Amino acid sequence: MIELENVSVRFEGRRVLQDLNLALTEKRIGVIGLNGSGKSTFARLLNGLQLPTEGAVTVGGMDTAKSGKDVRRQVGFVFQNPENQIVYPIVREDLAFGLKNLGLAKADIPVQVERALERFRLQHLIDRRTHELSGGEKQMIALIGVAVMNPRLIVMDEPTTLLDLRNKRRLMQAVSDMEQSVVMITHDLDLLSAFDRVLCFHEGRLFDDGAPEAVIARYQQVCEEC
Ligand SMILES: Nc1ncnc2c1ncn2[C@@H]1O[C@H](COP(=O)(O)OP(=O)(O)OP(=O)(O)O)[C@@H](O)[C@H]1O
Repeated sequence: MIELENVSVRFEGRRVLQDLNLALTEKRIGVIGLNGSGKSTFARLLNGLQLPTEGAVTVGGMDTAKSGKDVRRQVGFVFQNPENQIVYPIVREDLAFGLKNLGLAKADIPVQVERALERFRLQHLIDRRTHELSGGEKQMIALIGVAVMNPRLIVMDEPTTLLDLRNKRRLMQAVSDMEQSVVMITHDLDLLSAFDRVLCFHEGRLFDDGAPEAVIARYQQVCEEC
């Protein structure tokens, strides 16, 4: 479980998230809101990439401000830009990198890498050079690089922006098959219809919170009026 208690975040004195009190227990949580409303900042709070200026964020009982390293083992983060995440020149090396860091037995690593690619039906990319991949392929490899580490929660910051319809479907199928919990920020509202809960941010505040259909309908109505 993730808990936010009286959380605010300020950048250079400007408050970009304000008075958040939340307990997140659902397996599929969507996060929506206008540009600049605070979604990415909120997502970064969940694995300690961003620390609260006020209040506390706890993950499985661990305070992100005190146990950042342990929190990051439990909470994987898929960045909006895959270039921030892909480090190695060949796909199989890149996917193996995190597993080596986790201390997995050497013989198990190629098996886990192949299995992860198969789950997304992208086995054919295993020997490709990462810098030659298309934007969408990079986005998928960045996601698989996090999924292969098997964190308990995966936070995805707009994971479908570069994806064609086929990869979008693959990603959503993989998300729905995952045992892990997922928090997904997206402007692609259709993706969230089967989610358990949707949070909507507006100007740094939690503006709405509930079942996808209701939250998305209210968001669309507000957007039409503004
Ligand atoms: N490191 C930073 N330093 C200063 N201001 C920042 C920083 N990160 C974010 N902000 C500001 O905080 C506000 C919220 O940004 P955030 O990226 O969380 O919004 P968002 O809802 O994810 O937006 P988008 O949909 O455009 O990705 C914005 O006004 C942004 O300019």
